[in-house]
This record gives sequence, C-alpha cells and structure tokens, in this order.
Amino acid sequence: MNAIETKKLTKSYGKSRGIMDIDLEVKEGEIFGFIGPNGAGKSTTIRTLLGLIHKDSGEAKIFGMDCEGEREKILKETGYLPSEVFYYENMKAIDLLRYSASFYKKDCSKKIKELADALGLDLNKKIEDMSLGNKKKVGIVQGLLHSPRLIILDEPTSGLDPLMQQTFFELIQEENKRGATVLFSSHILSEVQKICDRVAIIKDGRLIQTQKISELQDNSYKKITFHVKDNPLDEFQLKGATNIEIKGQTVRFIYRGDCNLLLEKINNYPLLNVDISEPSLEEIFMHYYSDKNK
Ligand SMILES: Nc1ncnc2c1ncn2[C@@H]1O[C@H](COP(=O)(O)OP(=O)(O)OP(=O)(O)O)[C@@H](O)[C@H]1O
Repeated sequence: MNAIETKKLTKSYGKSRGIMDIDLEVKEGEIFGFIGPNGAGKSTTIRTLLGLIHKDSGEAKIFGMDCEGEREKILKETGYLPSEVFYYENMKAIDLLRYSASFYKKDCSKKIKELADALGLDLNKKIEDMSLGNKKKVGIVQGLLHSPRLIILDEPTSGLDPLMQQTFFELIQEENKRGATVLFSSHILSEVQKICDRVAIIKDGRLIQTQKISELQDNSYKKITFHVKDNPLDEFQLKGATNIEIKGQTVRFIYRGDCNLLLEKINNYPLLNVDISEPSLEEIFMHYYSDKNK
C-alpha cells in the first residue's frame, strides 16, 4: 500500500495559483523528498493532505484513507512538523507536549524524554523564554512523540544549527528504521539528498519529476564549459543544452544528448579550452527549474 497517494490533486487560492494536477505516490517505509523553490506549492500540498485546507478537485489518500473524510483517523497515524511553529508562549514545553500527547490516548512520556534528551531540549522552560531553534525542537518532539506511521516535515531544519540538523536527520532515520514513512519537504536539495530515497520536484504548482536520488545524479548529464579565442560570443544554441550562460569568451551549459553532436558543434568555434565534467546535484536541479523545462 502507498503511504500517500494523490491523483490530479488541485487547489487554487482564488486568483492566486496553488497546486495543479499533483500525482504523488509515496511508498510505505520510504523517506521521500519533496523539493521546490519558495512558492512552488509544497506547503499547499501538505496542508491539503492533512485536511487543513480543502482541495478543489482530485484525490488525496493517506494509508488508503481519504484525507478529508477520514481526517481524524489519519491524524492519529501522522506526525506533522509545520514550517513555522506557534505556541502558547506562557506554557512550559513539558505541559504543551503532555497536552499534545493526550490527543493520542497513549503514554508518550518515555518517548518525549528520549527525544528531548537527543535534542538537548530543556522541557521545563517556558516557550516564551526559548530561542527560535529551541521552539523548533519542541515542534520536532511534538511531531514524533506518538511514534507515528507517517511523518510529514515542512522545511524542518530552518532555525537549527548544523550540528542539530545532523542530530535531527539521525532521529528521522531511526524513526524510518522503526517503520515510519517520511515526507520531507525542503527547498535545499543537499539536505534532501542526505536522507531521501526518492524525490519529487515541484515547480509553479505542478510536479515536474519524480526520481530516485541516485538517478538524479545520472551521468548522462554533463556540465560543459568552453572558452573561445578572439571575439566574445553573443549567442549559443544546441538541442539538449540548458542553463546556457555566455560571459564574454566563455560559454557554460548543462548537456544531455549525443556527445558527437556536442563535439561537432563546439568544434565550429576557435577553441582556447574545453571542460566536460559531472554537474553537481544542485546544478542538475537548476536544470529542472530552467525555462526550457517548463
Ligand atoms: N493562504 C493563501 N492565500 C493565497 N495564496 C496562497 C496562500 N497560501 C499559498 N498561496 C500561494 O500558493 C502558491 C504555493 O504556495 P506554498 O506556500 O504552497 O509554496 P511552498 O512551496 O510551500 O513555498 P515556501 O517554501 O515559500 O513555503 C504560492 O503562489 C502562494 O503565493
């Protein structure tokens, strides 16, 4: 069974674009990355899945249950860390977490303590006396305290220092080993790359690609840089070339296609230097975002 499944899921905010025709399949047990730039539609998808906002059309299911009709059951099985956490400021962390735990009708005190210890969180502090990072930690404990079957993380690392991010990734990996499925939304590819098996890329409200992280680094993409002698270039075009940047006598682009055609094309120029290398994941990612891939 898929942990998450959406079919043509669509939500618009009046004139403002939300998400369109999102087909998403997250398998039970995987750590799935959901990546896209600010405003791409990640939070809208997540909020629709959690029944926090109503879809306009399409289907959304979690563990086969309808996200609107069976919301109560879904929430019991799901842990959610929103991108921004808001709390009653004058509550102590422990009181807030006990209150959250009461919703699940099971004893979560051992798990709360374990998570707080791992994150170095003082549970007896009032929320109003906490830094942004510590408030985020409260959110993490709140999302994981009931050992959910599905964990949905929306930009979870903002506000955490690099060491704490590492601890957080380890916690998530442990939860995954325990059997939890994880949906990890982020605009930072390098962090998604660290722990995810597959990734879906969303842009302008539409899913443009779902791939294994290992396939994203598929060596069929090349990064090409060449420098010409004498006169600067003002134009370069080649089928399969994207993210073309021309600066004076230097041309850079990402290429996927027949290498004979590439060399034939470059050979037309009075060359000073040519460099063909593996693009970084970040550069491949930019390739998906480029206008030519709309
Ligand atoms: N409450 C709202 N009212 C109107 N438009 C909205 C609302 N929430 C989101 N949008 C619009 O929907 C689109 C998708 O936004 P969303 O917050 O889902 O993106 P995101 O990928 O989560 O971005 P970010 O990383 O910035 O949170 C954007 O164009 C945004 O302006």
